[in-house]
Amino acid sequence: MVHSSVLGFPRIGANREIKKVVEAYWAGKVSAEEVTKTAAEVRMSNWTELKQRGVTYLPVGDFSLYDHVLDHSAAFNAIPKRYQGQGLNALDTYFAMARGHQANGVDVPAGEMKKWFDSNYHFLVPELDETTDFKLNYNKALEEYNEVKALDKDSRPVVLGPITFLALAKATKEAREGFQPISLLPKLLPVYKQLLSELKAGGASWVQLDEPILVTDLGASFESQFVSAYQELVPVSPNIMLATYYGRLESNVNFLNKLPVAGVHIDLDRAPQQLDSAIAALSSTQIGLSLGVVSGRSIWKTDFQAALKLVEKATSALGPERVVVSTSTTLLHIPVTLANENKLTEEQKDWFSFALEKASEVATIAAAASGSQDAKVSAALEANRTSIAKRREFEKNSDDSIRKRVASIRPEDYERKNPFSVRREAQKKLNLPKFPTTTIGSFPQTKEIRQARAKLGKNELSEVEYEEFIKKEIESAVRFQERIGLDLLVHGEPERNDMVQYFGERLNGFVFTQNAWVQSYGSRYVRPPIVVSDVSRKGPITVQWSRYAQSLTSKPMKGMLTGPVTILNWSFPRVDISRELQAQQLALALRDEVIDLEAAGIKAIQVDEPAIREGLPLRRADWDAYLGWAGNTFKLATAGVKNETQTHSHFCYSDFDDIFPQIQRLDADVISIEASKSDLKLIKTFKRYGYSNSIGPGVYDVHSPRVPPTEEIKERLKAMLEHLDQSLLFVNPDCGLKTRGWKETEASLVNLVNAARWARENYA
Ligand code: MET
Ligand SMILES: [Zn+2]
Repeated sequence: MVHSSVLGFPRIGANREIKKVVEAYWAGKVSAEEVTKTAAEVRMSNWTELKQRGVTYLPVGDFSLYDHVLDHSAAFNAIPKRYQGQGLNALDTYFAMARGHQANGVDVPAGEMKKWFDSNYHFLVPELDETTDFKLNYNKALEEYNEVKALDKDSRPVVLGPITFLALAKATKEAREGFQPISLLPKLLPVYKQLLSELKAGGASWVQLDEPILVTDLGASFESQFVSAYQELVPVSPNIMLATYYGRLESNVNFLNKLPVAGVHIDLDRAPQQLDSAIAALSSTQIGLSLGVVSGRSIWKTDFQAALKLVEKATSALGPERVVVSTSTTLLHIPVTLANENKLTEEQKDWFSFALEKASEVATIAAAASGSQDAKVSAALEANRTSIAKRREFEKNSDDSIRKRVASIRPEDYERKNPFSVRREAQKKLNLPKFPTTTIGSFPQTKEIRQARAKLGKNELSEVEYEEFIKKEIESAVRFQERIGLDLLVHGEPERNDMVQYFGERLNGFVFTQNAWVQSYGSRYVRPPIVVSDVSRKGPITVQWSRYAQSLTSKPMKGMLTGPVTILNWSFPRVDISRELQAQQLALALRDEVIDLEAAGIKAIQVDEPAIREGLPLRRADWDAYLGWAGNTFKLATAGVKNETQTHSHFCYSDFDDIFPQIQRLDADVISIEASKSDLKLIKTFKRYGYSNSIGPGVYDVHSPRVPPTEEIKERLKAMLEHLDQSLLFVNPDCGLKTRGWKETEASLVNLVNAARWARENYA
């Protein structure tokens, strides 16, 4: 009998229950008990659904109110000192670590967030040093295991593995020079042992330890730690399923059989070819193999025949008892269910599978691989064959004019006509002062804005009325910026539901969902559009808003577009043609938009590419190919403008060490980057590489409602100016302000403008 499992499930609730209750708690509108109750309801409903669909091993312990890595830090008492002794209870300490806390005399910033592997999910980076006092504050895996017990006894607790946890951590500011988090492994293992033995005593027969670090180049450097850690854990633990996902194990597969674990999970969606090496590595052992044949990263229906081929290969080599059919990764990255979609056509719906549908897929594939004669199973196989055939037919459609345009891109289309030194002179026309202040594009997406959009959707507001409303918003954003004295203005993006969705909706080739939300970080969810066919522009996308905004002011207005790589990475791409080709199609559409903006009198145009870095392949060997096409598409989108048009780009991360030459190659006139939470290593990197274009390192964090005092911003500017050429520095926040309220936005930007004024006086 081949069993089935799901490695993890979306924790947001089918109707975004968690977002609603958590945000209400932050606003002081509901109690902590209410949060706990809703969370338990969401979990129970997920488990019930998974069980009904026939999944053998239900995941438990993977739920989170904000982020599972943060849960881990909190449970293991890896709580940085700044959050301790502040008089906050456990839940508020947890949220303070997540998003900062500024009330009743307490003022602590949030921890640093990073993108989780190559996804758009953000985790909170654990902060550790020699004084970290690991202990088990609570055992979430056990609590959830007990919670589901009445419904199901085979649930499989999910726990982030010790090596990945330490590999993702960073040293605190107080840590000794050269401190490596992995050095804490001996101190951490006893706590893992306690956690695992409690699970065992509680009756769990399996536990899933997630070690995705094994699919990265870093994984190999931890071989000895893996071996010693797992040798210590196994004797006290339930059977361990060591889960690797998001990519290829490569040579790491060779030490898996030295780990006395009971099972290993591999991702066969991203790396189907690794099945052979995994079978070879495990065949002489008793270790079981879990096959990630149902993608946890894409929303396309699984081709059962292709999946069954892989499963059968494994069952004939290892025997069915040692094989589990599973999702390739946790299902965190895809929406909860297709059942909530009423606007997709029947044809479209038939192409997709979301989390619950993927759960049915693993159960069906496992049943088919077990030789089930159940009529339901054969019907599901037959239906899948028909769906896949129909989709293959649809995929044959292509738009020849777009394909031809891509094929005829010339090398010179990627380059500006003159180097930055020449362009910079031409751009003096913008009349920006020294240390120009600007923002990254969006202003608060208020309740009024969201309501107006909802009304437009329900036809309670006409197109004309909505347009008037947006114009008023733009006007007040412009007046606000003039009033507080910003230099390079933005229109504020009130018309955008989302920086990717808005563009997708105005391009051919995408389809949209109504409720297909995916967690990006904490209570922020996104609804990625889906690329289904060739992409082209329907007509101008942003021109009318930028033109209107510019008409209101004599200060320069910055046009605002989302870049090709970001649109692609934050959508669900097609899997039948390359991502490169999809990005090229997007780039050509954006190139036309950039040129139209310029023609409409917009003198600065920002093309945001926050997703370039997270799209980096997990293996360095794949980087050049990716960075090559990704960089080219940005250049293709922006290089068509005149010297006097200032191009900007924006990246909300600070980790440029490895990709610097590629960022330089983009040749944007100005880049703005996230910098407020990283140390000055970032700025030094720019100096070391001799970055010569303008740069705006973010001076404050936008993920937290905290208002940065002017002094703090001045200190940052001072530190930056020790390393950067004065004439190149722009002053801006880390990222857009759409998730913030107006109150803190105004207070923060006033401080930012004051700090820039101070710099002008002091660095004359
Ligand atoms: C995630 S990057 C966001 C850039 C966008 N222009 C904004 O300000 O919202
Ligand atoms: Zn950003």
